[in-house]
Amino acid sequence: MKVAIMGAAGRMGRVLIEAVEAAEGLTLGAAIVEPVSSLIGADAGELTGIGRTGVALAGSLAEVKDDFEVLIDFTFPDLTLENAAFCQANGKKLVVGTTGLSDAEKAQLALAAEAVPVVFAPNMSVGVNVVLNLLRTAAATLGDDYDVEIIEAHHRHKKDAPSGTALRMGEVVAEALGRDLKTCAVYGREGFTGERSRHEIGFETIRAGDVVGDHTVLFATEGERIEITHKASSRMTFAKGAVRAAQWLADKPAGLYDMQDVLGLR
Ligand SMILES: NC(=O)C1=CN([C@@H]2O[C@H](COP(=O)(O)OP(=O)(O)OC[C@H]3O[C@@H](n4cnc5c(N)ncnc54)[C@H](OP(=O)(O)O)[C@@H]3O)[C@@H](O)[C@H]2O)C=CC1
Ligand SMILES: O=C(O)C1=N[C@H](C(=O)O)C[C@H](O)C1
Repeated sequence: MKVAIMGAAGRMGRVLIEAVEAAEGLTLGAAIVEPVSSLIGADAGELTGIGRTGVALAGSLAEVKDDFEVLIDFTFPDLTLENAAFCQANGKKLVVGTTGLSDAEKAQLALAAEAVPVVFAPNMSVGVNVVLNLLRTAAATLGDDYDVEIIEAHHRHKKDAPSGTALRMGEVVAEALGRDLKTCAVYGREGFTGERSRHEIGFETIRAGDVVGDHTVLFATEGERIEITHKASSRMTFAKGAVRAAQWLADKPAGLYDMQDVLGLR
């Protein structure tokens, strides 16, 4: 299958090019950068330091329309939705790693997935997806007696907070406890907040340096604490997951899937 990488010059875009080039059954068909980028025309492989691929960086999806079957998009919400509409109109499969989408934006993506198969997940690493299952089990077993706090740390360039992964962890825990994250989430604390309520799920965000992505879910009660932590030390872990999702999509019908589907963890 021929793959296009959107946002090819980005932190994830560069690693995705490398991962696709190394993947079995996938070929890099196109790589797209900003329409105003001075990189347009340069070789995608040379951008990432893996040597020539023969794929020149393009300035739009329209100009590479016939060069790919699946698009991998790790960019930002507005652009991802534009690209989803393009995929819907042109019968292209889609892997979306972009985070920070509002509920309305997620609904728009789901609409595109009625026409083409889409994998959408805030974290494509195998490790985080295994952790989601551990969290489900932990929360269901520990129940309401344990306070839940979710702490995440990322690099200084990250634009959305809390991370998509932290929010997904919150949703999984809330669901296992029979709560609605929308009504029980508390984002950061400051001032005279009063005592913690039994039902809240707290989120703390750290942005610093070059942290690739750390997530900890803390379950605490009187007498003990459990911390379930995942630490990513290379973006290649996310890129490999995205490549696996693209391979998995090869024979899938239209629909909205996530990494739990791809990894058979559901
Ligand atoms: N699901 C997962 O496993 C993971 C998800 N992510 C998510 O992926 C997203 C991207 O992260 P990251 O790679 O760090 O971000 P970057 O900002 O490094 O990458 C985005 C890239 O898109 C480029 N871009 C902007 N406009 C266009 C356009 N019109 N056409 C093509 N490219 C364009 C940007 O260019 P410029 O810089 O010039 O604006 C930039 O190079 C985030 O939402 C992040 O949370 C990240 C890691 C893992
Ligand atoms: O922006 C990042 O870098 C990451 N974003 C994702 C998120 O928001 O959860 C996944 C990963 O932690 C890296």
